[in-house]
Amino acid sequence: MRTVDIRVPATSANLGPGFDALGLALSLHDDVRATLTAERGVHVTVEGEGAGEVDSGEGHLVVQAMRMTFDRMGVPQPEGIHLHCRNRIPHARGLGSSSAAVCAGILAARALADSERAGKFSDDDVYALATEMEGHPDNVAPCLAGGLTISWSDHGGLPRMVKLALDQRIRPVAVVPSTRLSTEAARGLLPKDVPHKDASFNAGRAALLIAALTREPERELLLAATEDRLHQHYRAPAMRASADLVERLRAVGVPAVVSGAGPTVLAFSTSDTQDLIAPEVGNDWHIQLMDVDPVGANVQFPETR
Ligand SMILES: Nc1ncnc2c1ncn2[C@@H]1O[C@H](COP(=O)(O)OP(=O)(O)O)[C@@H](O)[C@H]1O
Ligand SMILES: N[C@@H](CCOP(=O)(O)O)C(=O)O
Repeated sequence: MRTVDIRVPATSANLGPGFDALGLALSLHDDVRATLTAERGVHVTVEGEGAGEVDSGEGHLVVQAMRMTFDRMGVPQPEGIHLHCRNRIPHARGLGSSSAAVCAGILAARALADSERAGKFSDDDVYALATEMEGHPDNVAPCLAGGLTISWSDHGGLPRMVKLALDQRIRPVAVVPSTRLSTEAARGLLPKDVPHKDASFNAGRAALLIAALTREPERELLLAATEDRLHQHYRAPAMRASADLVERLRAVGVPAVVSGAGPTVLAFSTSDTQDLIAPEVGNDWHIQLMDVDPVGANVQFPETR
């Protein structure tokens, strides 16, 4: 029996204007203990988010990611897989739960493979496979690397990333509703093409956002830098309460955006805006003051702890 422990963070993608490109790793984590056993079959137990809901066998996302990784590494599939998941990232809320699950599965499989094969499966291979499986490099990059990330793909279609540090004067605040919206459904609301003027608007805002988040976290700049015309208003009909909350928070000066594909709302709070959030939020939301996870996914073998 071989066992590994994987810890993966929640992530907030887009950050307003950085659709499919910008992402942030947050201090909210899922823990997965993965064991390869001689006994045949897949056995999954889940505590916390997703317990009683997600598949407990071959259909479990972490298992699927493990299997895909063993195949890509050319490693024979194991006889048995046991997983114990302690989940804290809420599902289908725009906090990157599926990305975290896929990254956890890929990292677990690599850690449990023989060292020769594992050595040939690089961190770039992990990033590429997770992006291929999950579809959103803006979640995968911060999940794997931590911090604030910019993702893009090279001319061969491979995902690349640059990692930056968020200015320490900014605290991300996630305002999480009880309602869910699948990323797939939210993507279905986007148009095939967007007006050129909206694309150019977002290019300027996304560039400004990097400056505001890394060295000039000034309220007016953050407010301007978090404006978006590429995705939020197209998706608003599917998350009216989130769209309204973003508008209310922005009206009182809090730089707020939809987190990922929603419906969570993410605010970039600073000392002058942190007290402005709670009064705008109703009872059916959960306010979570976050830190940035600066390191991202973590792999440990229990015997070496
Ligand atoms: N830890 C997990 N274990 C198993 N399945 C998961 C896990 N996290 C997410 N999923 C699957 O992914 C779905 C949510 O994915 P998605 O719609 O992309 O939203 P999110 O923004 O949370 O990533 C869940 O409904 C569930 O089917
Ligand atoms: N760029 C993607 C990000 C999806 O993030 P998630 O956390 O909602 O899965 C999108 O906006 O579709």
